[in-house]
This record gives sequence, C-alpha cells and structure tokens, in this order.
Amino acid sequence: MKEDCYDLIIRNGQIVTEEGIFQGDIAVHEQRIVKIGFISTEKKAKKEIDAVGLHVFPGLIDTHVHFNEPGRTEWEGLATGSQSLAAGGVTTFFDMPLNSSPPTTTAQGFERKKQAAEQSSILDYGLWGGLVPGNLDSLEHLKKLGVIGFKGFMSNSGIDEFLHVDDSTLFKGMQKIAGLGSILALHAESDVITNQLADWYKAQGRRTARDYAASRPVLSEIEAVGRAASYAEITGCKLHIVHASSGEVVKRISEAKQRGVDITVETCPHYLAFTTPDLERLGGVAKCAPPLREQEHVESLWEALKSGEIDSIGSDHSPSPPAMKVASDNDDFFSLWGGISGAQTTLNVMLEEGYWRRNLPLEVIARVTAANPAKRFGLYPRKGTIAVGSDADLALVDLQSSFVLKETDLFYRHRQSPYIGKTFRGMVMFTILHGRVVFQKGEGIDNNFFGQMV
Ligand SMILES: NC(=O)N[C@H]1NC(=O)NC1=O
Ligand SMILES: [Zn+2]
Ligand SMILES: [Zn+2]
Repeated sequence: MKEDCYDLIIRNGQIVTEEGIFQGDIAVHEQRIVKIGFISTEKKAKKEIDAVGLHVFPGLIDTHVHFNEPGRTEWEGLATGSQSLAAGGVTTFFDMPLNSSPPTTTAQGFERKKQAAEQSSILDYGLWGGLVPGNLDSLEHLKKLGVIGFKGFMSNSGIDEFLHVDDSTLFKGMQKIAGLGSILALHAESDVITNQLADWYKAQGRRTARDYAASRPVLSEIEAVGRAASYAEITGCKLHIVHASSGEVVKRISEAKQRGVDITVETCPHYLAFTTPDLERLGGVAKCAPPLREQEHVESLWEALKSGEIDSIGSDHSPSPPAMKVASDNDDFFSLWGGISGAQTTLNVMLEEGYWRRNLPLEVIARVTAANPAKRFGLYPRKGTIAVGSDADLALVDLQSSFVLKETDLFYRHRQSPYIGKTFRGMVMFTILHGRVVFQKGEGIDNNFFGQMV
C-alpha cells in the first residue's frame, strides 16, 4: 500500500469504541482501517472528511430486522430497509427468517433471500435461518449455506408459514444447533399464557390496547426464558433471547449466565423509549410483542444496560402496510399487526434517551450496538469496533445537533414510526461502509453500492 494515497481520511473526530473515547484521525485503504491516531496533513487521500465536533462510532450492527423480501416486499423490502438503516448509522444487519415468503426455513428459501439481498441491500448483511416444526432436517444445510444463526418463536409469530416451536421441536432443535456449533435466537413468550389470556380478554369483549398489553404479561416472558434456558443448559446450545421487555426478564437471563448457560439477551429501542400509556396514545403504530411496558420496566432496562446485563440492541423493525395497523372497528387492538418500524432510529434513541437523559456512557452504546453483537456472532474484530484491520464501517454523529423526526426523514417503504414528532439530540451526519459514504445528512443515500453477506 502506498501510504500517501489513502482512500479516505477522517480527521479530528472523537473516536468511540467499546473501550473508550479518544480524539484522532482514521485512514482507510482498500475498505479497511489502516491507521488510527495522528495523520500528518501532508498525507493525502482520495477523500477527506473533517470530523471536528463529530463522534465516530463503529457502524451499528442491527441483529434483528424483518425486511419481508422476497414475497412481502410491499411491506418493506431489502432496498428501502437497508437505506433506512444506513440513514441511522447502521452498516450491517441480520435479516430474520420470517415475514418474507417463502420463509428462510429451507435451503431454497435461503437461496431466494440471499439472491434478493445481493440485488438490493446497500449494507452488509447476515441471514437468519428459521427453526420451525418439521424443518429439523434442513438445519444442517442452512448452516452450510451460511446462516448467521437460527431463529424460533415460542409463541404465535403472526405468520402462518412460520409456526412456533413446540417444546419437542425446541429441544431437538437445540440439540442439532449445538451440534452444528450455531446459535438459536428465541422470541421468548409463552404460547400457552399469551393465547389463553388473549382468548379470555376477547371473550369478555375487552379488546383495547391496554387489554392487549395485559394479555402478554412479563411473566409470560419469564416462563418462556426459564424453559429455554433449561433446555440450553441440558443441550449446550448457544441461546440469544431477543427483545426482552423488562429488567425482570434480563435478571432471569443473568441468573442462567451465572450458572454457565451460554445465553445472551437483546432489547429493542422501543422498550427503552415507550410505555403502555404511550401504546394507548399512539395506537397500532406502537403495537409489538412483547408489548410496551410500564415506566418501571423501562427504567429497569436502562439499569440493566448500565450494569452490562443487556448484551445488545436490535431494532426488531417489523413493518406492515399501514392499513394493517389501523383497527377496523376502532376497538379490536388484537387484530392489528404487531411490529414496530424502528430500523432508522436505534442510535437516536440510545443517544437521546440513554446518553443525554440517563447518562449512559457512549462506550456502552458502542458496546451494545456494535462490539457485543459482532463478538456474539463471530464477526469481531473485523466488524463492531474501530481498530487497524477492521472494516471501515463507521457512523459519524453530531451529538449537539437536535432535530424533530418528521415523516419525510424516513426511508421506509411506509413512512410510519412511533417516533415521528419526537425530538432527538444526536444526528447521524455520515454512514460509512467499507470506507465509502453510503449516507450523508443533506445528501441522502448512495444507492450505487451493494453490501456483502458476512
Ligand atoms: N412476525 C413478526 O415480525 N413479529 C415481531 N413483531 C413484534 O412486535 N414482535 C415480533 O416478534
Ligand atoms: Zn419476536
Ligand atoms: Zn422480530
């Protein structure tokens, strides 16, 4: 490499990694970071970015999105989905095996998803395989094809082609996945508890947002997490519990960790930003499963983030056409699509609600949005940090700049978000993937770049 001909130099930023913050320059050559520290102004590069006043984060890794392609591309799609992420400082995402059709539960389903991603994703991506009743024989093939891990639902997924795992499938699936050296991500809510309570509420004619939330109590998550952790302890399967909605749930996962279970936990920005009263106020746009909780649960999650008990943040971006988010008879909240559009705002929520309002250190944000997911899924230190030799995947943020999120800021296919109208401090100015600017505030998205499977 000719040292005086870097591809990119980012000068004078505050560099944030999982370990600390320091001022410095970053040089990029052939898509990788080749130097960090002071770089003489004599040194030239094809492009220079003046990062004075900006914080440079490792590009976020969003381990949890549903981009619905192929088959339900009209719900979102890999192009609009990845563009939205880019606008939010994300450089790598893992797409879930469901909400697309066919789901990624077979080798064929995987190939179709991969083709779609190759054609449309502007960011790097990993693809989840599904664990569903009847596909145990496909897991090995899926692993060979390169899935980042497997995902199963312990309760109804809302998608007919993606059935929840019965206990027997769950146990056998974990044995198989352990044997493959892979990892199982679980939507951990009890199917029995959520179904029985939903039936009971509906039978009483109680179908409001609050009734919906009450039909999916924290205990339903705790029960499912306990069962899954026991199975993991017996089978030795690596587990990743997605979208824990309360510190109470996280506590059970920490206990399992302490007795040696190989288990990690993620939460989502919406559980950190909204409450059940917000669900009542906002309606369908804020409906998700597990549901939004009361303030004490929100605060318990922030405490768990501070103590390091929450490993990572995933957006669980799960959009639908707007009509599916509006109650037809105004009262039947149960019938609406459950899923929040949040792919673009993860870093904004962590900065406004975490850093600014609750003193959450920036290093912790870098850890849970980048370093930890990279480590858990075998991508570190190539991704998830800012180090010599790492991919030059970066998010440059102006922490002081505040803005009110508008519908027109969103890159989603359907511009819906519970965050519209919210004021955020901390604006993503540049998102850089492999040393190339894919998003620049005011300029928009560069669609000429295609991501690679990790
Ligand atoms: N099918 C699907 O995307 N479900 C997701 N939506 C949600 O709110 N929770 C989920 O698991
Ligand atoms: Zn889920
Ligand atoms: Zn999900």
